[in-house]
Amino acid sequence: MTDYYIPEAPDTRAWVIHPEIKNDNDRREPVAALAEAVALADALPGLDVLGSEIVRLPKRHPGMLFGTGKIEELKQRLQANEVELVLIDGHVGPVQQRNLEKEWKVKILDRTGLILEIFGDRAATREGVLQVEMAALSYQRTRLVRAWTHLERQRGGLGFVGGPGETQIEADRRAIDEQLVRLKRQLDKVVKTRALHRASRAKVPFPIVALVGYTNAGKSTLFNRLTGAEVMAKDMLFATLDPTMRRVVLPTGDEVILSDTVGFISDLPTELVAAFRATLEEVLDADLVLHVRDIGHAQTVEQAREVESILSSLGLPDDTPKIEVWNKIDTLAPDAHEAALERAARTKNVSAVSAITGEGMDALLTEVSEALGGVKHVEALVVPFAAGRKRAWLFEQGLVEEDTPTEEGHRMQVRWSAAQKARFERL
Ligand SMILES: Nc1nc2c(ncn2[C@@H]2O[C@H](COP(=O)(O)OP(=O)(O)OP(=O)(O)O)[C@@H](O)[C@H]2O)c(=O)[nH]1
Repeated sequence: MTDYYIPEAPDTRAWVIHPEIKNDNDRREPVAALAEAVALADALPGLDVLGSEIVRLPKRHPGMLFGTGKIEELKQRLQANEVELVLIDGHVGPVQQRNLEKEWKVKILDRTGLILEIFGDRAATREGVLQVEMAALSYQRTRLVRAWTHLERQRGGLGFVGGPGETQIEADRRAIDEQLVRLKRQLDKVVKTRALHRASRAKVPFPIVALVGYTNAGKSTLFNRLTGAEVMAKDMLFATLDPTMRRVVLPTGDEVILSDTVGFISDLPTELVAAFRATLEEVLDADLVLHVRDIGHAQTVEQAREVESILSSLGLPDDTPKIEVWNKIDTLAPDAHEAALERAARTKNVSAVSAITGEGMDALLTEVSEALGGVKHVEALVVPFAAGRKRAWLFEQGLVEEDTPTEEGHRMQVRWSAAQKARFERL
């Protein structure tokens, strides 16, 4: 009963439009925004993007978003290309959507609808799926409410109640509300179980390193290179909605858990913020955050700012150590490539790499080891009775969490940094 479009048959003929509206609050640079929208559409299975364009508008026209002349011009182009689906990279009101669909004889998907499709396609965990379903239903509900207003207006604005159309819409709304309550209940349960999982994971004896970054920055590619994972990154945005975790051994021999996360995107529609945040909760537990940047992207600075601001609004503790990973240095011109390497080498907590060629990986891993030097992790040991001095040292340092005498010695749980562990081993 979704009212947004789900591509079923492969190769739906699609067209992408980025409306650039004067004095609109969309602050995105139009050329980059269009490119991102096309990449998002390409990430959906079964869509064939035939063309894309920026359409400049002096203002939003209430009925059809675009003015009459533009509507006609676009209609010609869409028909000539036998377009079935038009993605409008911006907000399209429910009435505008209906009118445009009728006029152009196509399906319309706006930006929120598009991102919902992608979230839905990528959600892997139970929580992710529930969050996306809730966001989709809430989105659909506003469409119904406004569609109702629209019907009322069509009837002449007489405040006429009880028509058959209205009854249906009221019933749909009630069904959606009930479904939302059910989903919310399930979600609460999932979140509770997850909190338990997290508590038990706190005992995982390795520090957690989270990869974050703007969509398409190369997080999954880097994750795969670092973990040697078989699954190669798809050339897709949002390849990961839910964090994936894997163990990595650093050159120092220390082990960490590397966690991949969903890509960030600017101007996320408000309905989707909760779904997006749920997928990022893992980052808050991280011992170290790797901020992956596409350093060759024209908007790399703006993207980094966006990521930083989302991280702080999520409540990432200020003292969580962070490393900026300047990825895709292979895409830079030779001069810029050299300059990036040199600047990264001079700057603390910055690494320049290429996840594709593997350049800079060793330096990055060394940075990670150094950054984690001060981070504590939990470990279980058995200290033989004969090693009383070692046990005393652990107590002196205040590292002991549990100490149980057993037949083979003292079974101890300690929380320590890599440096403290190294000192212990030298005793
Ligand atoms: N040239 C070059 N391309 C890269 C590099 N790293 C990643 N890519 C490409 O960039 C695209 C996106 O990479 P992903 O690893 O899927 O990006 P991501 O950040 O995980 O993307 P989301 O899942 O959307 O957040 C893919 O086409 C990769 O092949 C790199 O170092 N150099």
